[in-house]
Amino acid sequence: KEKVKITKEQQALMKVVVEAYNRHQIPQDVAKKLLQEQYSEEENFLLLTEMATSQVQVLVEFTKNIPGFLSLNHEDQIALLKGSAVEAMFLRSAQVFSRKMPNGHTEVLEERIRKSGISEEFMTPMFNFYKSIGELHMMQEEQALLTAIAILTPDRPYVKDQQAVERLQEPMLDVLRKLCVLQHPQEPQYFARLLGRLTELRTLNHYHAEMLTSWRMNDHKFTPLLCEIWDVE
Ligand SMILES: O=C(NC1CCCCC1)[C@H]([C@@H]1CCCCO1)n1c(-c2ccc(Cl)cc2)nc2cc(F)c(Cl)cc21
Repeated sequence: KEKVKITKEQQALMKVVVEAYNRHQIPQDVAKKLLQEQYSEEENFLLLTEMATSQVQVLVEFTKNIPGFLSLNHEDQIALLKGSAVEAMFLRSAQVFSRKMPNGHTEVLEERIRKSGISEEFMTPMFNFYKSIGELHMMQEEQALLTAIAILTPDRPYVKDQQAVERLQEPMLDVLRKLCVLQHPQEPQYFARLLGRLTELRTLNHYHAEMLTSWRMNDHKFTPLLCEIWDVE
C-alpha cells in the first residue's frame, strides 16, 4: 500500500490557500442575523444582495492569492471569476448552513430561509446541496481547496487558455486528493464525493438567476456588481 505523502511544496501551496480563505471571511455573520429575527421578504432579498455583493469582493481577494492566478491572461481571470462566483456563493452558504450550531438552531435557520421569499421549487435542490455538504464534515483545508478548485475550472465560458488553468487546478486537485486519503482513511471514496459536490453546484448555477427574479416581492433591485456577475437585469 503506497504511503501517501504531502510534499513540502504541497504543504506550502495548501498554507497559502487556507490562509487566504480564512483571511477573506464574510464580514458580519448572516446566520446570526437570521437566527435573531424573522425578516420580511424584501429585507431578506436586501440581505442576500448585500451579502452576495460583499462575498464577490471577498472572492476576488481570495482568488488573487491563488498561486499563479494573477499570471493568467487577464480576460481569462475575469472569465474564471464570473464563471465561479455563484457557485462560490452557494458553497459558502452551504458551509455556513452546515456549521455546528446549538440544538435547534439549524432548524430555525432552515425555516427562516424557506420563508425568506425564495420560490418553493428551488428549496429542494438548494437544501439537498446544503445537506450533502454538511454530511461531508469538511475541514477548513478541504473547504479552501475545493473553493480554489471550483474557481480554477478550465471549461468555464470564454476561457481562452484552458491548459494554463488546468496547470493551476491540477496541483490543487493533487493536494486535496492526498489530504482526503490522509484525513479520511476509512473512506476511500471521500475525494470523489467532494468532487461530486462541484457537479451538484453547477446545477444550482442554472437556477440562480430565476431564484432571484422569482423572489416573492415586486421590483427586485440588484447592485451593479451583482448585475455584472449574476445574469440578472
Ligand atoms: O445571504 C445569504 N447567503 C450568504 C451569501 C454570501 C455568503 C454567505 C451566505 C442567503 C440568505 C438566506 C436568507 C434569505 C436571504 O438570503 N443564504 C442562502 C441563499 C443564497 C442564495 C439564494 Cl438565491 C438563496 C438563498 N442560503 C443560505 C444558507 C445559510 F445558512 C445562510 Cl446563514 C444564508 C443563506
